[in-house]
Amino acid sequence: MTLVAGVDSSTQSCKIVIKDAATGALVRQGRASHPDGTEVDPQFWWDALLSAIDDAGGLADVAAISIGGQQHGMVALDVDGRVIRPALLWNDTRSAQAALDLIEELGAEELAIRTGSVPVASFTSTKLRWLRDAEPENAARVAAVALPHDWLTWRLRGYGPADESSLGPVLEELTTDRSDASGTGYWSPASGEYDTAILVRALGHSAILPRVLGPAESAGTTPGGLVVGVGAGDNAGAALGLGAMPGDVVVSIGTSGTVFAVTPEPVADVTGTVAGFADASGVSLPLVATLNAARVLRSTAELLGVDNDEFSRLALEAAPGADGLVLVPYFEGERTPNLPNATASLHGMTIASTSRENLARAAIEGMLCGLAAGLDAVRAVGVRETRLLLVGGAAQNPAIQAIAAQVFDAPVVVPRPGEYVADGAAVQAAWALTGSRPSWPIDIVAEPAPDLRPVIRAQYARYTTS
Ligand SMILES: Nc1ncnc2c1ncn2[C@@H]1O[C@H](COP(=O)(O)OP(=O)(O)O)[C@@H](O)[C@H]1O
Ligand SMILES: O=C(CO)[C@@H](O)[C@H](O)COP(=O)(O)O
Repeated sequence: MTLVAGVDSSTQSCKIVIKDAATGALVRQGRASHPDGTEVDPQFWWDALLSAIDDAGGLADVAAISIGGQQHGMVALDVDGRVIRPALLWNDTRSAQAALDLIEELGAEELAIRTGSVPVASFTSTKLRWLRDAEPENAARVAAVALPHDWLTWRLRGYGPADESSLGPVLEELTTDRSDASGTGYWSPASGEYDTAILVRALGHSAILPRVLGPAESAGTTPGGLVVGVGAGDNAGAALGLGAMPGDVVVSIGTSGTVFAVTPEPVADVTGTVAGFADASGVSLPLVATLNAARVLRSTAELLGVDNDEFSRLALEAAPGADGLVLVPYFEGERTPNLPNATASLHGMTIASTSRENLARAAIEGMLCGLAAGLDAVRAVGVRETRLLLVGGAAQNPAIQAIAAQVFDAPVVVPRPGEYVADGAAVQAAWALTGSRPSWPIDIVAEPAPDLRPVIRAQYARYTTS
């Protein structure tokens, strides 16, 4: 049996799946945690990757590996291949003003045309502008800029600072793929080229950028000879792992909440609501992301002093609409709508509505209403769905499945709980190894009956602008 490995280096953890390249059957898996926070020293990701590989029983019998990862994170490298400062992650909002500055200087429409997206604080370009403004000495030292999956792929291939790696700091050997390049804010999904004028405007000078490889390409090999796939941004990885087809809209509830689809044509939404990303198969991935998803549920469950199962049970005890209790869940600011400095708020509190059951339900309803607005936005750029695939760590929660069927006006299906980003990376590993894209089956384990309750979105809309 030929084995391939796929990695998801996500916000909260690193996960690895080892699969049979012929059938996609899961053979073994491993994981390791990442530290909390919105800036992280990339060394933690490397250490977590090594621990996850160890946890999965090692790679001695594996022929190829590929790495999916959280998008956008700014890994700034100096000329010696050293990380200059902790990476700013996609959910770090300190570059909100830098995003506004870039939009004012270049124009929202111009940026949408040139890069497929109007940047918000998540995008790498805005983080580089923040670095130039807030830490000019660090900005001046930047010789190369990579994303989390680019940097891990480079390290895996044996590159890095001279004293930590076998092949040394060869910055020209950095690679990326179309999906992650499209989240930088200085790459065009339409032309397939970097827009170095935007990079220079953001950072203040040019820098080496990872070579953008096509979906079937290999980034090279590890020093031990494993084929290394091109890798992907995590959402594009999940689309590949799910084998998403036209008609499928994926709703992912992890640290981020995302709504996305694979489409044949690139998208350029000048309103900035939909990011016009590239996918990992050679076409496009229009996507809406929110900052407040699974962690909203965790915070609320902790406040209630319950675990995920009890939280789910409580939420299902309450009636749709939670007797008027509405949680607007902007705990970490928000990206869509673009409110980086917002905080969460609870509305509609009365003696009757203020119960543990209603609070649990209001947290789920509020989080899902943000994603329902995301579905409206991807429809507005032409996406047509026949079903919604609910994935991510929180998708296995029974209350979320049931309430999703009450919030979304489209059929919801739940694939078997799994690591779909890592699965997509394993698809890439097999693709790079064999030269053809494998087609592995996925199982649907739940199809909650459509049960639309318009009251949920109607009362949420009273307290929000979108
Ligand atoms: N049954 C559940 N109910 C609610 N949330 C859950 C459940 N299981 C896992 N989660 C949450 O899912 C998140 C992890 O999901 P994942 O998709 O792996 O996130 P990420 O890719 O952002 O690291 C955690 O915040 C965890 O608390
Ligand atoms: O910023 C985005 C997409 O644009 C996020 O989807 C990140 O890619 C993080 O993903 P998770 O770690 O939450 O899955």
